Amino acid sequence: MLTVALPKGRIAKETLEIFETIFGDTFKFDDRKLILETPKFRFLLVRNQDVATYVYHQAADIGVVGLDTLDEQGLDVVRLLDLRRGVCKVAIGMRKGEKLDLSKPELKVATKMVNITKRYFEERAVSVEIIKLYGSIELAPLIGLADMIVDIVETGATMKQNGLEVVQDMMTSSTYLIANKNSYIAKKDEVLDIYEKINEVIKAEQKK
Ligand SMILES: Nc1ncnc2c1ncn2[C@@H]1O[C@H](COP(=O)(O)OP(=O)(O)OP(=O)(O)O)[C@@H](O)[C@H]1O
Ligand SMILES: O=P(O)(O)OC[C@H]1O[C@H](OP(=O)(O)OP(=O)(O)O)[C@H](O)[C@@H]1O
Repeated sequence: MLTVALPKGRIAKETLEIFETIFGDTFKFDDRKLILETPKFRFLLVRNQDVATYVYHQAADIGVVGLDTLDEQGLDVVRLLDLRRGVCKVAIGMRKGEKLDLSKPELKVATKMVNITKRYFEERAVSVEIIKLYGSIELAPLIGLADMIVDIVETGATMKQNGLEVVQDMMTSSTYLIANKNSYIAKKDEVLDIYEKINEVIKAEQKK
């Protein structure tokens, strides 16, 4: 039996669809329930930022989470497979028409991804003030809370509708299957079995 941590929302939905394709069964959480028990798997529904924590502490053997969140958290888990879903960019956004000028002093950056942002600017020897937000990041430059944001961009619609535009891409992210290091050894057959089955689904999709 493998315990699988899934983040509430789009990634859980897409991952359960993969399991349905593999096993020809229905995998659905009841209403407000956070655990889904099946003969082979126990699925846990957790917050996006908590997936790697569950896996790192072996409360879950495997999990599914965005590369952006993994990089942000830096927890020591095994990155098994790129599921080629949830493809998006982490990018710097500013108000339309504004230019990114890293020589400006005291730049303020609003973001959920404090560590990725800190690393990015440190590597460029630019000192910035990072303002941690938990959502609606695009609002920050509009009301003068920050000069720019670091956030996820997929279609660009959220930035556009809020009068922002991407001035710099920072990284590409997609959804990853991850595993706990001990589980990867102790439950190797089970972990590799599901890895291979998921990989088959992904490879078949790529061929289409
Ligand atoms: N617009 C998007 N397109 C594609 N992938 C996205 C998009 N937004 C987020 N993602 C991916 O899905 C993951 C989860 O995003 P989501 O917005 O559900 O989480 P969150 O805001 O961190 O979670 P919570 O709502 O629990 O705080 C992100 O880390 C990213 O990898
Ligand atoms: O480029 P786009 O296609 O517009 O996608 C980008 C938006 O998607 C994500 O938000 P999400 O919909 O997950 O909402 P939340 O993070 O604010 O909950 C992200 O935080 C951006 O706001």
